[in-house]
Amino acid sequence: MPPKKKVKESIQTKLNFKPISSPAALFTVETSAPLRPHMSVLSNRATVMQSPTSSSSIHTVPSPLFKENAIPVSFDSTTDKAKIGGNSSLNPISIDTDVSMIKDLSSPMSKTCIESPRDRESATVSEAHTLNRGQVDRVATTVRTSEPIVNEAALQVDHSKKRRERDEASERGGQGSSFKSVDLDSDSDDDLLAMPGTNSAKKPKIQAKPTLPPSTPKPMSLLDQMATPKGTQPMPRATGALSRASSSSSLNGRGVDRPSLVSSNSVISDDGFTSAASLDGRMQSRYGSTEPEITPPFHSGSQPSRSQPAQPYSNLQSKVKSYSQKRSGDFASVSSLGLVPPSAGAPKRTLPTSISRYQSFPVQPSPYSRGSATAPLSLATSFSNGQQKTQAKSRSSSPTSSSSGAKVNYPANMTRDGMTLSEEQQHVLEQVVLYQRSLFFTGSAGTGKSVLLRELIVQLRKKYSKAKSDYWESSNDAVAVCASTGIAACNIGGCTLHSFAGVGLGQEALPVMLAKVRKNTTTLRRWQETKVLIVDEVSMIDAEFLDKLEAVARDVRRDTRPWGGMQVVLVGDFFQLPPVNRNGNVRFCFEGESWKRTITSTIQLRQVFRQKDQSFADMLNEMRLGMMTPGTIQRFKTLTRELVNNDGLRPTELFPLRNQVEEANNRMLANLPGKVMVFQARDRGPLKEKMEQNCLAPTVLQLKLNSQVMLLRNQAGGTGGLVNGSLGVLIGFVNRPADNENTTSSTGERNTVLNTPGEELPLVRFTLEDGKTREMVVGREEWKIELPNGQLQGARVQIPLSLAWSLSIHKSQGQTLPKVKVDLARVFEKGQAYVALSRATSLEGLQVLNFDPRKVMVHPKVTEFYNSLQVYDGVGSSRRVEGESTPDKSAASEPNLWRTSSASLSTASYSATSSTPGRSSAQITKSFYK
Ligand SMILES: Nc1ncnc2c1ncn2[C@@H]1O[C@H](COP(=O)(O)OP(=O)(O)OP(=O)(O)O)[C@@H](O)[C@H]1O
Repeated sequence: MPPKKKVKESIQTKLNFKPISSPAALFTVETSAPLRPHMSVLSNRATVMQSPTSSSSIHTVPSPLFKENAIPVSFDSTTDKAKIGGNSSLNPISIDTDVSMIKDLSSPMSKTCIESPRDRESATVSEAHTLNRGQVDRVATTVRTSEPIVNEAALQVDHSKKRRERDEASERGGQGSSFKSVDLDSDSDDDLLAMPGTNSAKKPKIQAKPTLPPSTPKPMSLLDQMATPKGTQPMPRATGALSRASSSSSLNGRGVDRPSLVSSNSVISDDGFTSAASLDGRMQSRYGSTEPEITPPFHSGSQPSRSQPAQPYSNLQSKVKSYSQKRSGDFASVSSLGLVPPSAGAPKRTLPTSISRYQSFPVQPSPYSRGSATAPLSLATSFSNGQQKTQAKSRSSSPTSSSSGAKVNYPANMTRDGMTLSEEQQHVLEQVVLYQRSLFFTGSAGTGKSVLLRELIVQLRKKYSKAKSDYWESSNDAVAVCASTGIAACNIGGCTLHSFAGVGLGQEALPVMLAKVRKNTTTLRRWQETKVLIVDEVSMIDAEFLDKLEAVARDVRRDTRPWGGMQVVLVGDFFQLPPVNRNGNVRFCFEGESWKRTITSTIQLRQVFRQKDQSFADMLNEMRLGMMTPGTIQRFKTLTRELVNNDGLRPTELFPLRNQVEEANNRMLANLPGKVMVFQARDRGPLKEKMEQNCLAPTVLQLKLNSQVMLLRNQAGGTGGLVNGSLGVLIGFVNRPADNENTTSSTGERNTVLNTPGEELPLVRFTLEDGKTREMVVGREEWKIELPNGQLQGARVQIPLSLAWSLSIHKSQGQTLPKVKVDLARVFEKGQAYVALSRATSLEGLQVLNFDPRKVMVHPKVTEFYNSLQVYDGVGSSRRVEGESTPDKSAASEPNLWRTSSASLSTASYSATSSTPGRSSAQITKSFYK
């Protein structure tokens, strides 16, 4: 900790907490220095972020992490006063410890420590830290209460006593000891609910799970990590017990104020995009699973000896020791912490009450680690100039022996698009497919959620399939692939969540909905046979609908477990587009009860693939969080210039409204000379009339020579770098036989029988990422919306091209575009500006008009939700960021941070790092493969 004196000098401010009588505003905070627009106040309990450029924009974000203690904070820039409190649901509380923080984000202050005297009336800046990564400098502050406001008896824990016991146990037994004697439930409560900044929080903790070695990475808040992607590192895989413990039901219902229920269903957005609810089964989810959870407390990650016998849990202590020894240098032994999933006969989806429960679990080999469960991935990985080179061994030809001697055929980590999944992507795959964990995986735009999801679908279908060869194309009763919207469902060949549920718009009361489901035997069977339910673009689903579906699941499956025992995998980014709601009262699905009961882990993908320029990725990250620095704002404002047109391609202009898109495209087409070729989509299925709304491919594709077009489908195997979003110019029409396989897909899977005999097909010269061009005859392909059993709802056969002069922002979600033009003056929705700008792959390919930070809107609830995710270290012990004077460099040098919320959401977040694939991969490798 820096000397106090120095700190005071650098801060030059003092925060005075004055208890006030009104229960609605518990404290006022006065600062001795005037608040300026760039000042930001963060706390793990209460977060206030004031937009750097808008003095009127004030966000009050009570953290759900400690809902019982959450202290909303708001600032009044006109009076330079901050008000703490305001949540009438909170009982009066007092502040007796810790800090507040304040920082001018525009100043280059790099590190400051704040420490507060334990004084109820005043808190003086004395200790805090600034995580100086990316371009965001912040000081974290904690306002702590002496009397936790707890609604549940389960939370009435004497934390200090437990900490004392734990510390004593630690001292007696050393690292990793006392696993048998520690009660995980209570301990996890303690760990996860411990007030940041309390004495114990500043000490190394002894965890119910493997104990943190002294050199354990310093945790930091999720918000910090999200805002500062540089330098963070992937961590060893270790969700397991602790995260599950944190998800304990005892953590539910902590007296959080909930907004009134709002039905957000049944809406079609302004651009005609079908919203989640408007889809008569139009909400679509991607995939889901049902099986009870079999969760290893940890997953191993390092390179183990293949001949090594299975590691019983009792060996954990030595593993922890080994881990701890290596921790300062590398993470070679992280994987050796091979805690193991419970056997199949273990209680399903129940929170372990004691760590000892796992002691007898046999070690299970991980198919994704290609080794024993105590082994990490056996990929031979090398790095050159920051680029990862992974030589995957042929899994099919040389199955690896597991530690138990069993032959394991490891599935390829190569996706059907020809990509190699990153470490964090593989981790999610493993958690879902192998350990059947119900989880939510998220990540900023371009972190590969869709790529991962597609692979998940393949692997889950393979797992539950009886005799299918093409697991992407095949359907599977056990795996329900759904999405919130038709267009998202169409992208993944699934159906809307509404369709899956068979509840129409889903606006009825639960009993009516239930009756509807029971009446239809097909629907009923679908509910009963689904093992995994996957829901893509979950950010667009509202809480009420998800809660009702969860209740339906329990009822029709006659199983009282969450979702009636189904495994549920939710995918999305809540910083992107929210549920469509006319009256503005959005209730995100993470606010619902079913979420809290179901989602035991949240994994945040952090490796950004779309943008290779780290500084651009950082700018977008700040934008995503609504915390842009003046430098970032200035940089965005400079992007008004016309893009360089050295390849004959204009940028794709993104509009919020559909009619703007049509108008722009038609105008450009009309300006071209020559004959128009018309390609009419061929639709079929009972919901074929919905395909227009739900399919990216246009109903009528009109093309002229020199039209600028965009490819709407990845080419199988990553053929020639042609992917969804590739831009090209139409250079001719070619007459090809209907059965020509070489039209679009290199595998010929989709296009062999789709082309009309004699039909002239467009010949397009695409510009690849490296600037080279590639010509291709683009044949028809098929998009389908179908139920898990393969029952077709709607299908469209069309040329996978669209005019690329303009695109709606809604339809652009999920796209990667090399050249983008956005006029922010037209943006109206939260997350819209971020979605639009994050389509671009580079700053060189991005033109932004009318950039205004006020258009970068982030819903405070979303910030609150993500802020609730807490750092979790790689060994399974959780430590708070707050209250610890984490040196800036520590996080960068400490890979492998796990985050979990200590609140009811019980989330664990996998933190990889950086947006540069090569760098991130290297860090991962250091951590896992040494
Ligand atoms: N493991 C990987 N290796 C290489 N490239 C990848 C990998 N995963 C994803 N990508 C690439 O990164 C880009 C973004 O991927 P993807 O669309 O899956 O991200 P996303 O998280 O779904 O983004 P969004 O939230 O914007 O929809 C794509 O061009 C994709 O091909």
